[in-house]
Amino acid sequence: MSLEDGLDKLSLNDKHGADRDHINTQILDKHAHNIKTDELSVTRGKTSKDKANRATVENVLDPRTMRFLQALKSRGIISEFNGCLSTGKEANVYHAFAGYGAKASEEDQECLPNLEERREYAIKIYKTSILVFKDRERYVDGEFRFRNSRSQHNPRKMIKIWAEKEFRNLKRIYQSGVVPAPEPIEVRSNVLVMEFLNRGDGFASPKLKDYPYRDREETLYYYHTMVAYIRLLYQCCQLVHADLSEYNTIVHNQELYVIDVSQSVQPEHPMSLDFLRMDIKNINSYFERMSVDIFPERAIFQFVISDNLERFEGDYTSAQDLRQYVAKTLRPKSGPDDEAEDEVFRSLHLVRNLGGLEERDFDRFTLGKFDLLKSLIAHDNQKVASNFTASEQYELSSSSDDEISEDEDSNEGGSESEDDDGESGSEESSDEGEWLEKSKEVKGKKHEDKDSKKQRKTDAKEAKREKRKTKVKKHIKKKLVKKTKSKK
Ligand SMILES: Nc1ncnc2c1ncn2[C@@H]1O[C@H](COP(=O)(O)OP(=O)(O)OP(=O)(O)O)[C@@H](O)[C@H]1O
Ligand SMILES: [Mg+2]
Repeated sequence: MSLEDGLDKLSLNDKHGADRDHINTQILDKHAHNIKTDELSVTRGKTSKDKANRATVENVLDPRTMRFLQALKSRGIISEFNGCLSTGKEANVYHAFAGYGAKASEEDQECLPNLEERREYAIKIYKTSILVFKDRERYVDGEFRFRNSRSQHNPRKMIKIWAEKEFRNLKRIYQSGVVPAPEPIEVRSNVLVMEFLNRGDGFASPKLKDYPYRDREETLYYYHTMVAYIRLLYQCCQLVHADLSEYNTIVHNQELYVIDVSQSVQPEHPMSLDFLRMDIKNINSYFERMSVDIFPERAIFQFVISDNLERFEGDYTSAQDLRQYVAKTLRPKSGPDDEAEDEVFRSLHLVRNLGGLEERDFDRFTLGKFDLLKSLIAHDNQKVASNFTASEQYELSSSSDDEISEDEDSNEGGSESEDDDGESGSEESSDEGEWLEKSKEVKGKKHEDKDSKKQRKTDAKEAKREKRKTKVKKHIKKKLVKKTKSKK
């Protein structure tokens, strides 16, 4: 079935002749030659030909999907379904005009305003081919929010989850109000309706990749904004984009909009930090090609994940304040030393806690090749810590201690007991212990008064209780280590 056949069937293009003709001439006629598979001219890029070849209309607009579109129309969500904006490997994006809403009477429907006055939507329709969704499992697996659905291996259901995931992520970003994103309107099976980011002349606003920067200053502005947004996504929206690039950001009304968030994950996802590092690398390499003085990847990473920013006096939810901070505080990469440091950073294995370890990681874990995020955070906290009192330092260390230190590995053999609720020294061989050592040096427990001692002990207990929540059970650890050894 071709798109035109589909549209005929849907009867989405058969009413309100006069005002619509204008836009249809603009959108449909102008691109009649490529309506089936090609993108509109604004989205036509180097790779579109390949994509177009792969993306057949049937891949997306199957009868079932057509029924969902029809349902959107009968509910008054959309009134017209137009040309294809983009054919990607996972989804096609179409243009549509908004309807009058479900409650609108027949009469209202008859006198819809001119097309120019109607809201425009982008409709993302996910492909249902099996090949595409295979790779998606790793983004859904490990997501607490999708814990009940990850075992579904039915492609239809998987795509539905994927579309819902994008809808929820988009909603979260949109509602946060701190990072611009198109407004999500509706999701139904593999069809997602969102606000269309319009350049003002019937065409989509450009992707960052196609945006014609006025000058160097503007390029730098978007780089700093992007870095600030990565932090805001992480800290305020609790999301790592996981496919952030110049292709998945749109410049609309001089603002940077984040799109394509189906694969975005929460910070608790076992791979979130790897995805974050990858996002930073992609963004850096794009802006480096745009001749921007980029910051070291490691510095951006720390900026994103740090709870506290050194000498930051602005509003933590303000992109503007963060952008200014980034511009003033982060030191651009200079010379081979910084590059070497980033090389090392890229090879680090980042884990939050042992709960996030996968079996393959145990090979490296047992071979002692493990690098931990802890070192990064500890490094950062030490800098921040100079501004804190000893007991605050301790709190700082225990609050950031949802990841486990290498020393914990040495506890593997056994002084530690799974149900030990006490605060015996044997458990304090981790960084937590280091912090305690420091706090001893500064304050000296001998002179500690009763109340603060009691508080310290309660804090320590609480910290350990928290830590145990994310801990891999000892018998599981042992089993995995044994398995790894027997493989050798
Ligand atoms: N809300 C929107 N407003 C305007 N254009 C949009 C919108 N959403 C998507 N697009 C256009 O459609 C393209 C593809 O969207 P998106 O990245 O979400 O899908 P995708 O399947 O990941 O595509 P790809 O595989 O090409 O990355 C975008 O690059 C953008 O040009
Ligand atoms: Mg995309």
